[in-house]
Amino acid sequence: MSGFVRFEDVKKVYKTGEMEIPALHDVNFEIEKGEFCVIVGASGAGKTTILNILGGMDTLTSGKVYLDEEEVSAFNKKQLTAYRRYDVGFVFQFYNLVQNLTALENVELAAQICREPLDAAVILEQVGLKERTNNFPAQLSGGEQQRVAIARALAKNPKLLLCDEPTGALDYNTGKAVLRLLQGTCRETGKTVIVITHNQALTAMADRIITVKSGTVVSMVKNEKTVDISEIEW
Ligand SMILES: Nc1ncnc2c1ncn2[C@@H]1O[C@H](COP(=O)(O)OP(=O)(O)OP(=O)(O)O)[C@@H](O)[C@H]1O
Repeated sequence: MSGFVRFEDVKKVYKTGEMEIPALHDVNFEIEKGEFCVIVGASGAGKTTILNILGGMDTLTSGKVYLDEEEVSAFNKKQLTAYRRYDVGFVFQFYNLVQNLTALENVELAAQICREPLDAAVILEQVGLKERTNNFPAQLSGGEQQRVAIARALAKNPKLLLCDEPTGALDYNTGKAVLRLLQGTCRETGKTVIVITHNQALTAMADRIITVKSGTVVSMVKNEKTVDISEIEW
């Protein structure tokens, strides 16, 4: 396999005391550079575990994970810290903004710990928040806060954007607008974007659809006919 992102025979077992909880087994997939990929599956299927391993926030039990020809699964703690800091941008369901910093300061804060950050004000403008840069999170709607979180992730200029249920806390239309922004970012910047969701309808907008069930990948489809988010209803 030669994908930009690659999972090879990944297994993950959580151990709590005597208990062993199998979360992933025989997980194999690849994602090409610049693709908009949706990983879909029911609750408990293993989606977040995949994302946490790919994001360097969790380790695997066996198997191999690669990003851009580097074996992430072989990284030591120090390498994982650098990987999380420089290579991966994260967007979560609950935006996790610092409440006493403005939108601009939230983005600048992330940019400060990076090697080649993008300009925070420019990125905020690109996500449609030019007029709100000096507002605090509490003064912004949920959708606007998620845009700040996306800007914060993009300002790091990461190799990969990982989004875990990015619209989970948003209403229908605001959620669609955030997905449009993520898809547009992928198209315009060539950034590889991975979105995790339980919402099957979103697969229509993806270049690649990876379906997870009971801890393993049951299908991986390259979608040649992606649909614009405005045409998707659920
Ligand atoms: N830290 C942990 N310790 C023990 N078990 C865990 C841990 N994290 C996840 N699991 C278990 O691993 C399995 C997969 O969970 P995971 O969170 O990856 O699923 P998911 O598809 O993301 O579900 P959801 O959509 O509900 O978030 C589940 O059985 C879950 O209970």
